[in-house]
Amino acid sequence: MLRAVNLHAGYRSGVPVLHGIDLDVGAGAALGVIGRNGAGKTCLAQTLTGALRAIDGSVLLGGDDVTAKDSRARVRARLSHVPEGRMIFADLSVQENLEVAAYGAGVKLGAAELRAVQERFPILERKAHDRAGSLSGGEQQWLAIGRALVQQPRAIVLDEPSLGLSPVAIDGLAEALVGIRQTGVALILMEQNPYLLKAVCDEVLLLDQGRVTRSLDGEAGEQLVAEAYFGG
Ligand SMILES: Nc1ncnc2c1ncn2[C@@H]1O[C@H](COP(=O)(O)OP(=O)(O)OP(=O)(O)O)[C@@H](O)[C@H]1O
Repeated sequence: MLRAVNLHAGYRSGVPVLHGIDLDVGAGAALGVIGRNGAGKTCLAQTLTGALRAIDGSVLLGGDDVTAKDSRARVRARLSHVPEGRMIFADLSVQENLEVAAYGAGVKLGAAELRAVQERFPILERKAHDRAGSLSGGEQQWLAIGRALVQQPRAIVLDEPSLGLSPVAIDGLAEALVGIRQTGVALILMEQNPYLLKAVCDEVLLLDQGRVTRSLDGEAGEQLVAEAYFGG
C-alpha cells in the first residue's frame, strides 16, 4: 500500500539525511522504524507524507507515484500523518479539530463517520466540545490519531506517538493501533519504544544515520529490537 523506493531526502538546509530508504507496507500491515535521536525518523515521516520533498527516489501509495504531490494532495490520496508533537489546534474544540482534518482530506464528516471515531476513542465524544488544548497529553494523542482516522486513510504514518505517554496509555495506544490495522489500514510507526513496536508491528527496520541497517521480524520480539537498538 505504501512504498518508498531508494528514498533520499533532507531538511530545507539541503543537507541529506536519508540515504536510499526502501520500505513497503501492505494493507492491514504495520511496519516499525526504530532509531536513535537524529537517525532520521521524522525526516522519513515527513518525506513519506509530503511535508518534505524527496531529493531522489519515489513514494508510492497503492501503486500510484505520489512523489511529486504535496502533503495536502497526499492526504486527499488517503495518506495521513500523525506528526511528532501531535500538532492539534489547541484553541479549537475536539470536534472542530476532527472537522478540520476531514475537510483537509476532502472527506465529509457525517454523524456516522464521527460516531465511528468516537466509538474507538470515547474521550473524543465525552470532550467533544472542550478546547483541545485543555486535554491531557494522552488524550491529545487520541485526538491526533482520531484526526487521521476521519480522513479515511489507506495508510497512516505515525511519528513517535508514545512520546510522553504513561505505560498504561502506551498499552491503550498499542490496542488502538492493532484495531486500526485490522480495518485494513497500513501503518508505519516511527518509534523508540520497543514494546509498542513489538505489540503492533510485523516487521521493524533499524534506522541509523539515514540508512536501514537491519530488519527484524515480529517473532524476533522486543528483546532483539532492544538489543540491536541499544547495542547489546
Ligand atoms: N529542521 C531541520 N533542519 C535541518 N536539519 C535538521 C532539522 N531537524 C533535524 N535535523 C537534523 O536531521 C537529522 C535527522 O533528524 P530527525 O529529527 O529526522 O531524526 P529523528 O530520528 O526523528 O530524531 P528524534 O528521535 O530526536 O526526533 C539530525 O542530524 C538532525 O540534527
